[in-house]
Amino acid sequence: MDDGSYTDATLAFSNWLQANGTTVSEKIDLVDLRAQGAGRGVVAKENIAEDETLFSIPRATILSTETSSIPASISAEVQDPWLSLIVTMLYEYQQAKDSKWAAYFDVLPADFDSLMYWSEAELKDLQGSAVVDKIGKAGADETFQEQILPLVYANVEAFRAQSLSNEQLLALCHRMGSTIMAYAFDLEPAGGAAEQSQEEWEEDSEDGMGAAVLPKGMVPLADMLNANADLNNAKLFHEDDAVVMRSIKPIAAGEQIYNDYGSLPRADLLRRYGYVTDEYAKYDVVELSEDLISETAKEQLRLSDSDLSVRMTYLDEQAGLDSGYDIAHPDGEDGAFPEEFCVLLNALTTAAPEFEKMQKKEKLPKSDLTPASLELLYTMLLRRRAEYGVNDADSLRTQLSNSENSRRKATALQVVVGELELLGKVAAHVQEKIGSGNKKRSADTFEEEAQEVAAKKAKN
Ligand SMILES: C[S@@+](CC[C@H](N)C(=O)[O-])C[C@H]1O[C@@H](n2cnc3c(N)ncnc32)[C@H](O)[C@@H]1O
Repeated sequence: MDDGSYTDATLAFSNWLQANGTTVSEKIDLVDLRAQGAGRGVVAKENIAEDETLFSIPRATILSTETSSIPASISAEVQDPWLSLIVTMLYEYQQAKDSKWAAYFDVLPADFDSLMYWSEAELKDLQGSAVVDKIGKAGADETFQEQILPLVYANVEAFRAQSLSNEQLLALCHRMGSTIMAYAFDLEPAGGAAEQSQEEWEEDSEDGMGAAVLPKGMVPLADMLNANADLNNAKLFHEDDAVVMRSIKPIAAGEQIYNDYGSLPRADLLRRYGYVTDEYAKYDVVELSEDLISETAKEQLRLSDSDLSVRMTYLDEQAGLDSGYDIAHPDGEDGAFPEEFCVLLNALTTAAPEFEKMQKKEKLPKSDLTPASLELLYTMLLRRRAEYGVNDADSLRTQLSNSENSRRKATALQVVVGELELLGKVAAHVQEKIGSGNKKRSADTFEEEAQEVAAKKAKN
């Protein structure tokens, strides 16, 4: 969009907010931050004290299934809060200038860098990261085809969709879904808790699996705040008639006003919001899948299929197994390894007679990792490292400094380098716990040994 129309759209949106009962502090401004790669954002024009109201938006101005003019006979067909908002937005968007929210749609994005929009070739730059399997495009396509498109076709006039092809409709569903993923809020009911829930921003993948029960809404202006994990200085509060954005610390003139997207690893930031920043590096994780855990345990501990299955089933019954476990920064708040993962490792490495005793008493091992579990874990880390391919973090870091990289390539490299650095750090942490003088390793460094594992895997 050229600068003129971008500024016109911002101005029209600000006028629209005012015409629709929004009060905005004189101390803030909606500005163009495209030069910083951050779209629009809100900045302080003057010093702001803690707990000042930055703006207040009447509930009627929020775009939701409840406030929309979508016929109740249509919206009643969709129960899921996520899909319900997609259908509602589709309806309002199709009303074009006749929609109450037309000026709002003009400042919402039409293009996205979130992973749903990446090509297969672009996704290759994320090789190894578990995020690639979490995009959920096929699931979203199926949900849209099965639940939204038939509803639109059955009400084609109401949706003003006579001239839209199947493909165009599907693309619009994705566009609305991706907008919700990066912009929507969970709406607390009037008369409910005064404060926003912990997870204010949309949580789930586009297929709506596991969607929260609270209705979702698009909150104009509140969603123009960018996010920063370290510099978060504002928060949305849900009051009876309005939602109110307040400062949560003093903000100096010229500073950007930031919301918070929660403790998201950069891979998830990229998946849902289409950008990454270093402040979120501390939340990076590397996932070890249940398959990798089972395969490694089977080989290293020489467990038969049935031995492994007995142990995994027992663990699942006693504690519940996850499809994968996130390894985090060792110096982070919760340490590197989730407790239930440590229990799983210890259960896998317990000698058979003791395991049987444990089963009889319906007990689980403690979570302090035993020497055998640490060795098993180290092998898992090597294999996990091998899944990222042969590039080491240093060579990827060099690629990262190439100014010719597209924005998507640069963000993918940041994610992968972050995960590789984390793996190296965790491997060193495990090696330190194992101590020197133990098992002789086949290579001097974790990286070299992982390259051997990768080469062996490529051969087989
Ligand atoms: C809720 S919107 C914020 C408003 C957005 N900048 C706009 O112009 O519409 C979320 C989107 O803003 C962008 N964003 C948020 N925080 C950012 C940041 N710290 N740096 C760069 N882009 C950011 C991302 O594109 C994200 O998907």
